[in-house]
Amino acid sequence: MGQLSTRTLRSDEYGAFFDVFAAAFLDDALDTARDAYRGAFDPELTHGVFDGDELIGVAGRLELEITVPGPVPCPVAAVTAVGVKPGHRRRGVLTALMRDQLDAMHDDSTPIAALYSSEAGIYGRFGYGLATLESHLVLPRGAPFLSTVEIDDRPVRELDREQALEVVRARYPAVARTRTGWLSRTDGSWQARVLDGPNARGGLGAPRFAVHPDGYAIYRPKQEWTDRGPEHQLDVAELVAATPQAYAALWRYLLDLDLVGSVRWRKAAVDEPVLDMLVDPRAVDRRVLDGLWLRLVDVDRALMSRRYASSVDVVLEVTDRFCPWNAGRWRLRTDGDGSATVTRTQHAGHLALDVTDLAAAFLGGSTLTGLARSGRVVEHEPGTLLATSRAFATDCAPHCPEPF
Ligand SMILES: CC(=O)SCCNC(=O)CCNC(=O)[C@H](O)C(C)(C)COP(=O)(O)OP(=O)(O)OC[C@H]1O[C@@H](n2cnc3c(N)ncnc32)[C@H](O)[C@@H]1OP(=O)(O)O
Repeated sequence: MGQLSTRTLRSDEYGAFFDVFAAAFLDDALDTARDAYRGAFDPELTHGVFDGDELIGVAGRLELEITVPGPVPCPVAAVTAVGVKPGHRRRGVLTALMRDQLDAMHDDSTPIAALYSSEAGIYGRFGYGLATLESHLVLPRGAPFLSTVEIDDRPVRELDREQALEVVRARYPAVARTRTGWLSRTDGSWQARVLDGPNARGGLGAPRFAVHPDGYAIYRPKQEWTDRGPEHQLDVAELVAATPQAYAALWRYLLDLDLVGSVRWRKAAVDEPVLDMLVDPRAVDRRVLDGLWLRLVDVDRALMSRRYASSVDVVLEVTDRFCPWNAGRWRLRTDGDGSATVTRTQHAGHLALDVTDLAAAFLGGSTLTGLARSGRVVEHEPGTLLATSRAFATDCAPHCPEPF
């Protein structure tokens, strides 16, 4: 084994980058997507670890924005394509990548980073906390709604890909602004949403676009002919609606399509409204899974980027093993309008917690009171736990509807 070194990649290293990525994920079929991903490759935002001259580990990131509690989205590094070649593992390659990546984010003042973890035990050691949950829903065809559910009866129409993309790209940002955990999208991320190669399909049909005047759904059908007749499955990629009535209309459209046996959505919110619309709540199969993992790169800038539900003046004593610039005592003061100031202080800590706990509570996914019950947050000053937990609370469960 040669000497390990880390640096950002050059544009002519896309081939080597892709080879590591495909080898790390044990995915031969990825090769058919080699060209499709080329546009998303930003060498300056991709770190690589070399063993001598050989590229053996990679970690990329996208510079996006994420909606956080409050009106202004926050810049986020969306970490992606992390992999180490089999045969080179467990000797610190990922650790070196995370080190350089987080140092780079700190240097360029990116307040938070986010990722989806292939295996859930990997990223806590690097300061990532579980910030959103998501549900995997399966609803049977025709599942009836309560009679009180209002359905916008303007028609849902299927548009072809080009017409639809124009409409959905215009609609998505306005709805995203009203949610927590939704990402801004680049041309590359829109293309990835509707990729249509054999690998992207994974046994499903091409993406279809059901468009309502106040929303849209992107879904893919999977053929299933049984002895009893057709039981096709619809796989929802996203369902975006500006009003509850349009949301209900889009769901009804999907649930009532002929030939369909069930409608599946793998990245729904845990408090997805359709769950409260059903006459029979047991009709839905639901699994709750980990969603987005968040890293507060700089605790002060991250905490000041969101709004808070109530006033609080608290000293947080933060541990952070991987990014020591965050460790220590921070005074968090929130104003009547929900904005916050966060400053270094010598005062005794009221609450002791790890940076992963702050990440878990940052979007309102976990509560600080809940984290205290599991022993992760410790209250030193009586009353501060409840007050701070309430300040972090949000009305809806945060949710990121897309993979990256
Ligand atoms: C955002 C994303 O892209 S997520 C995708 C991540 N990539 C993959 O899952 C592809 C397949 N796996 C891999 O490529 C590699 O195994 C990686 C990237 C997960 C780990 O790379 P390595 O170079 O082996 O990690 P490294 O040697 O730096 O290990 C650091 C620590 O993480 C731990 N670790 C590494 N992989 C895992 C894992 N899958 N689950 C739990 N712990 C892990 C190591 O044991 C080590 O622990 P320690 O600090 O207590 O000793």
